[in-house]
Amino acid sequence: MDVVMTIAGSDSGGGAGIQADIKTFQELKVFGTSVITALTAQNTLGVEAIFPTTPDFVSQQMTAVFNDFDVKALKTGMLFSDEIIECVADKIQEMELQIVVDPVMIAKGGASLLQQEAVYALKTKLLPIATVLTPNIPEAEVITGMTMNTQSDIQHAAESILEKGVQCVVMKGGHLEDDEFATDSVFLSNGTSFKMSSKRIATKHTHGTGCTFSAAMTAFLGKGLSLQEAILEAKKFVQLAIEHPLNLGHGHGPTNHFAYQNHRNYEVMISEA
Ligand SMILES: Nc1ncnc2c1ncn2[C@@H]1O[C@H](COP(=O)(O)OP(=O)(O)O)[C@@H](O)[C@H]1O
Ligand SMILES: Cc1ncc(COP(=O)(O)O)c(N)n1
Repeated sequence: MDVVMTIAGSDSGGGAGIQADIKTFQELKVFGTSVITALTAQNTLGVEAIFPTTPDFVSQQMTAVFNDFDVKALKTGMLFSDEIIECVADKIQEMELQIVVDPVMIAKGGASLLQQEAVYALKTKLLPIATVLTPNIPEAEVITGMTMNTQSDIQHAAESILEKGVQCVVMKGGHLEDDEFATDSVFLSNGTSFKMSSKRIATKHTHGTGCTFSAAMTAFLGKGLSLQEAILEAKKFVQLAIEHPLNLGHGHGPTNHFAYQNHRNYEVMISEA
């Protein structure tokens, strides 16, 4: 059984963060381990409170898992502070691991999940060791300091991120104004690039889409899929999870992690970036 790890925040509402990651790992039949950076009191309506753990305790959780398991791939989600980012980066930089960095900054309801001063540590410590970075457009704008309106803006921002040492950038298009498709643009450091599109679902149930997408990518990398296969299969996983909603909660409800096993067939469209 392949072992993977998530380093992220807990979502008491169960739709995002550690909970979304572990549910995704379970559905994809990898063994999930977890390192919790912060607890959130959260539901589908928003984040009510944040209780961060300490960098030392994050480090202790990582040591406990790494001393006992052969972790193949890991993802990071909500990292909250520069001290936590530095401690995570120090610990994993020498390891042979596939690292998916989801640069979580702001929850859908507007709460900040990353302190502003932590962006520098994210860029200088974590990006250089990341296999894949999965920013949404607002996150990519914060990381690059660029404004992104057109596909050419997306390409320039991706190039500037690749220069920081990441092997692959997946620019998520969930926030783009396109009624027909949800299109993500993928850029690899070897010069390959492509767009992957799926039918945009008109729904308010998108809590945890980014977490679920990066967790699925981590699971597929842990199972040994190539980077491109893992990215495409993760897109399929999140599409099915959005397309078959559970209709839970009174706000932005969670996605459906069971959908991939129940409705496996979804053809992601690929085109030139
Ligand atoms: N309404 C939607 N219909 C289909 N796919 C979507 C929709 N919203 C987001 N996605 C997809 O979900 C994944 C997560 O993207 P996004 O929601 O932008 O991330 P985040 O949660 O970090 O803001 C991406 O693959 C994106 O294209
Ligand atoms: C603990 C935690 N981590 C991440 C998110 C972001 O969720 P989303 O994937 O919807 O951007 C969240 N709301 N809570």
